[in-house]
Amino acid sequence: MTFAVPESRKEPRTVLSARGLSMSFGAFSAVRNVDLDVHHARVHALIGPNGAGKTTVFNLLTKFLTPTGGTITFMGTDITRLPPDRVARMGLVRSFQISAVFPHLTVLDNVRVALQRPNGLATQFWRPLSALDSLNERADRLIAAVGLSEARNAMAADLSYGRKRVLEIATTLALDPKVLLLDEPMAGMGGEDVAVVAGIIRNVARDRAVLMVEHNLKVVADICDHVTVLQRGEILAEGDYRTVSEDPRVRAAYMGTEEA
Ligand SMILES: Nc1ncnc2c1ncn2[C@@H]1O[C@H](COP(=O)(O)OP(=O)(O)OP(=O)(O)O)[C@@H](O)[C@H]1O
Repeated sequence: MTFAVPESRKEPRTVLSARGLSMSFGAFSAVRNVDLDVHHARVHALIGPNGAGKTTVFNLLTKFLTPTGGTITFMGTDITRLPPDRVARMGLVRSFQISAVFPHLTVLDNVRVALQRPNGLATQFWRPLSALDSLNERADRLIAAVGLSEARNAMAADLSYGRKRVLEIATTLALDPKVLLLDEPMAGMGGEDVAVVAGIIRNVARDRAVLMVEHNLKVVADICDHVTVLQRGEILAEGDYRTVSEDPRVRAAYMGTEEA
């Protein structure tokens, strides 16, 4: 007789990898020889002092930039030369890519509009919203998953900044991404919202991978399973938060910066 191995005890499954990733802007080498593995059901943080190359790596992985060297593989397919919309349809999604929040629609309608996109109905905006009623159940499940049920019928414009970001995440999740990439999801948020969004990200990562660029090291410590530290375009250290935060090279890199 065989038994299923619980997800938590399985070897982590790699969904997104970069090998020798490099990016030069003219003569300036912004990213050099970066190897990265992002795993299913894990939250992976990309950190480093200002100018370390985090945004460039993020833009390379989401295909907003084409690398000048190296390869990127997603779910076993080489995506190095594929355009961003193509990889988004494959399930590699960055949050703002699909997640324009319409301020004058309710939370429910924003999520319903997002849910119809994968069905190829995105251009049919003239359809009455009542035509989307069949999506209510899925929309309500997504809204509940991000803790917005109470605000279901509120206008997006009336939500707090933090809740708007949460709605943005919900509309992104409508695509059911396999990897969700978040660029500084906590930027501009107050402490209470940070805690809420951190909990949602952790929850979201139960059945998908999350890669986030994040400056808030407390959040990184609290919710990230794996941390890659960049400095001057290269990987300086990686491992769990404790390992990297105790690394003297990482401490030295952060000395004198706002994150220290
Ligand atoms: N389009 C570009 N042309 C030239 N140089 C660039 C370009 N984009 C980024 N750089 C340079 O590449 C380096 C890495 O920038 P990047 O924005 O990736 O760093 P970062 O770690 O995201 O920084 P921050 O935390 O300040 O956002 C910087 O020196 C930056 O000036």
